Amino acid sequence: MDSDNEPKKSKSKTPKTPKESVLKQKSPAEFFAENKNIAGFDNPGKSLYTTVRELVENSLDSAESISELPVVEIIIEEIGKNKFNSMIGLVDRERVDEALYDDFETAKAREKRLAKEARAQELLAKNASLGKKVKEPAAPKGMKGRGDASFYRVTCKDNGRGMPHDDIPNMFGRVLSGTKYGLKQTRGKFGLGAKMALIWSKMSTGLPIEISSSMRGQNFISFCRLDINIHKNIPHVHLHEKRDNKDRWHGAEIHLVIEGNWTTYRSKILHYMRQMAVITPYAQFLFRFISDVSDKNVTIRFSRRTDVMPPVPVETQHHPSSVDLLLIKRLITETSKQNLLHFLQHEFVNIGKSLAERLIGEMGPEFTPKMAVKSLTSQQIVRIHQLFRQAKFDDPSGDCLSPAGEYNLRLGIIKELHPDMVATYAGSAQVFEGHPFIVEAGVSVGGKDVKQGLNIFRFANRIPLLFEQGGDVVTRTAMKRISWNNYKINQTQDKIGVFASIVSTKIPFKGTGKEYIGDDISEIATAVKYAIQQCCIQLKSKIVRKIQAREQQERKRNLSRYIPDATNAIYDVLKEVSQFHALKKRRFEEEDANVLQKVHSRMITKDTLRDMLTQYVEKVDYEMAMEYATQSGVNEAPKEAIYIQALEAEYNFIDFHSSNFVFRLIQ
Ligand SMILES: Nc1ncnc2c1ncn2[C@@H]1O[C@H](COP(=O)(O)OP(=O)(O)OP(=O)(O)O)[C@@H](O)[C@H]1O
Repeated sequence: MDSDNEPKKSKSKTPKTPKESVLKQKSPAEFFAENKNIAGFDNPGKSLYTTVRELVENSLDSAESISELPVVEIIIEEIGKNKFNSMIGLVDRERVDEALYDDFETAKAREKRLAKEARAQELLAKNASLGKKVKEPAAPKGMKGRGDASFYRVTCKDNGRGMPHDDIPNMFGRVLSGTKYGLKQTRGKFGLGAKMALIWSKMSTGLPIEISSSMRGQNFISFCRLDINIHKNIPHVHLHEKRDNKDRWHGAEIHLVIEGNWTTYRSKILHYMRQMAVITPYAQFLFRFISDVSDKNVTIRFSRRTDVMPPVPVETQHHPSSVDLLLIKRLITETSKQNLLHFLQHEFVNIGKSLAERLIGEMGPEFTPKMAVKSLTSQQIVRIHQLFRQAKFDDPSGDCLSPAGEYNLRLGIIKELHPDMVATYAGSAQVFEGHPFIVEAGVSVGGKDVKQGLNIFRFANRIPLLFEQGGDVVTRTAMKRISWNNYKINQTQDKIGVFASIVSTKIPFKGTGKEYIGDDISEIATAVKYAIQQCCIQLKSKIVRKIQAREQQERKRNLSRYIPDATNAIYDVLKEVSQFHALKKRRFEEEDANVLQKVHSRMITKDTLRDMLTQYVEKVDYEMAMEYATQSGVNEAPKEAIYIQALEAEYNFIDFHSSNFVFRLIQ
């Protein structure tokens, strides 16, 4: 019998008693603590950089929100291990069991390493004496143990709005809480940055954050020392009190101590500050790095170059084409409007009364303008959503946005790069997924500390973007989609600065780290390309004029170069012929005879000839230049934009743009 046909005995054992469920929950704070790289806290060095930028950006948002010209002071103080240990009350201990440590070296290994280093030094000295370029040898591996962390106290002080006393613990101790969630152009958005700095401080040093803050007209300063309960995502307040505010100071001052790495991120932090100064020339920044080793110290003051601040961005409503079902439901819950007509009219942009009525008519018979908006069923909300996706709406205007302005962008570029020439362009508002955005661009050629080739500077909502350059829409556009040759710019030889600043109510950053804007949104990619091209067109005409002026000079130089040889040759011939004439070997008539006579009697010499030729070259050159000028209509030097510094701040203005100038009309 085929055993396969035999019914098999079940091998399964009696089912186990159900295990305890493996389902777990995580708080947002726990999630971000475990995945801190997505918020820009990849390693100690990057964490120091991100902490600085989160604090600086909060300070700028805060000052600008009350139209105060920002004054921001940022101090990074290096704390040695001993000092750090004493701060946390830890007694320094001598090593006893040396072999236990990561950086332990046996005597033999040490001998080998020293010999290798000596050989490297010798080679270095030899190369230096031969005038060869010498590269510093890499720091010996394994000398710095993993545990040799560096600690820094970071302080950021501003003259901004400050914070309401009772809100401070949540603002700094609850992940995903903030005041910038509305539809508005701000640097901050996620309600995460300051909390990430605190989480990092908790993870690396265990020390709390300290916040002092006061709002305008407040007679007290709120002081709060807190850390965060990561498991529960709630602030853990150590001290929260009101202190005297004798000087009526307003603003915020934040202190925290974190692990970092100044050596590896020094240049990134300084670049960030420099670029922030470019895009925010109306702010004053003081940056200091303080260390026990005094020659490591850095103090840089980026002074204010203009008193004119871009207008404060305005909070706006959602565009109907940009909302999803959840958002419509939330707007219905939060609205103060009673009926559907008013809801549509007031909670969205670009829906006027008559369009709202037409939309309601189109929704179907069960919808009426007067129906209570809060009574809408889930299906009815889906219907509204469907119609929003299909109907045609005007694009949102860019009035709620606050671009840096050509004036500021240009000022910043000139101040920081000192280029030979620069062109700027401000595009008009455009739209992606219902969000308005504006692209401004600048292209410069030449300048100080600018390397050959493309130097790209990216800004999003007036934040400099320094990382992930490769995937960014601006980099890719500048490298791949602009034919620099067409504009007489040499992509590899010239020192080209490309600046692009994008502002929007929603910047489509890739990830929460605000590092770069992807290349996949065609509306943004097209606008970036157009803005850069517009700058290139302006530059091209300047470059062409420069080339023509140079060619003209060269032509003159070339002609002048032949004058001595031509003089010699002509004079030799004349002299020879004048001999014939004198000896009457050959007869010459009138004018010719006259000249030959003068050559013979030395009234015409080599010098006379040279002077006359020189005069002639000058004359021809002048005539050719005149002819060129009349043909091309250029009878003066190339025009340069002139910006006149405003004397007073805080007024309204309108900019008139033309390809040759920006004219600011102040009311
Ligand atoms: N220097 C400051 N002055 C005034 N308010 C501040 C300051 N720093 C932080 N805040 C307040 O704390 C809130 C939380 O800041 P946090 O940096 O965590 O998030 P965010 O700036 O809103 O968004 P993002 O995570 O995108 O930076 C801010 O929304 C702001 O209201």
